[in-house]
Amino acid sequence: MIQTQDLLLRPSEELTLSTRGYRLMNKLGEGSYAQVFLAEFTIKDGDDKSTKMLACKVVDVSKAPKDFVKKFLPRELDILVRINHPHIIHIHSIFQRKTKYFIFMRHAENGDLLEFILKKGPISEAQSRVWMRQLALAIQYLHDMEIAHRDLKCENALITNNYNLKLADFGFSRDGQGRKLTSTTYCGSLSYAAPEVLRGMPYHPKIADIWSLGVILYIMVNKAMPFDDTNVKRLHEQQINRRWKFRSKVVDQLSDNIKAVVGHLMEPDITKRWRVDQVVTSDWMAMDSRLTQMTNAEEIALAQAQQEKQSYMDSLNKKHTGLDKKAGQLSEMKVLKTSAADSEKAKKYTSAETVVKV
Ligand SMILES: Nc1ncnc2c1ncn2[C@@H]1O[C@H](COP(=O)(O)OP(=O)(O)OP(=O)(O)O)[C@@H](O)[C@H]1O
Repeated sequence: MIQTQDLLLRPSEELTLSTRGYRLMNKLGEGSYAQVFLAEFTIKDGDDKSTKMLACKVVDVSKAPKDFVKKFLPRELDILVRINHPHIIHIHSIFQRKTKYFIFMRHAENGDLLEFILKKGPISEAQSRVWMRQLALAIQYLHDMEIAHRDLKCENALITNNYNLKLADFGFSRDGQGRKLTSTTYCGSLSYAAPEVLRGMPYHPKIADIWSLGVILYIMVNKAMPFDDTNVKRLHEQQINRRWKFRSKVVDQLSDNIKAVVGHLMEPDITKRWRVDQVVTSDWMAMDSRLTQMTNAEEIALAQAQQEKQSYMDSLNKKHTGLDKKAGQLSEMKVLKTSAADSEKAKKYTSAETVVKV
């Protein structure tokens, strides 16, 4: 029986994974209801054998609250099988065995952005621009697919061995079809939460994502949080009164353009807060001429977002027709089952192997 620190894998689970070529190794990190492990994937082709390293997020639903199991996990899996973008962590395959889900994905060798900043110090303006653009394009793609991330934070931005940033963790994401969400549905981190979210009023999740993007940019260049979040009321007051400033250590090294961008993103008035497209086309981005044009992969992904959104919405509409309210609650599980059972349809939405029950 493998004991990878906290995770106990039963021999049968180990065997099931190993027959498919996967082996879990040391722990890379953990979140609220999941542990993430380094994993080895071996492909055999006759006598040839090749191995590649992946990360595997293991979610044990027997240890998670009902809300998470019924609501957030199905949403995360549903979203994971639909997305495919150069700046979003690539999902390799997803397996479900009894109470455990194994989400195999690309391994980000340089860990998450928070770890990176804590280890290496504040990120230079030039590097922040590159990473902000990658993050903004990932969010633009999601928003175009009517998906709001809702938990944007440094821990969910992963850094690869080539120093590219990839967005991860769709545990709290949901479609943002103009639906308004109340504070009870907010589960992200306080420090990154927009003022309208803290107020507990209905809010637009896509616009709230942009605030979090501003907090991430602030943290990148300052290696500090913009606000003191020990008291929610005080935090909200600081946010709406724009009571934040760049650290004296970095303020003189930063351009006026980046300072303006942070201000436009951490804008308490949602009617004035920038939309994600404005970050991509900002004067700050244009300071690096390499960043003014989209790569082929970025353009293709964006074009696909619109197409995918349409076919996905059509398929959901079909599925939901005739369902009563009670059945509607179960439909989130059905989406998962459908994508596992109907691999043809699922393939349209994903580059991953999709959810396979083993
Ligand atoms: N692909 C990966 N490569 C390297 N490290 C990773 C990878 N995926 C996750 N991690 C590490 O594991 C941590 C937890 O992962 P993740 O955020 O997906 O878990 P979670 O339970 O969904 O977290 P949360 O409680 O924030 O929702 C990350 O912050 C990161 O440090």
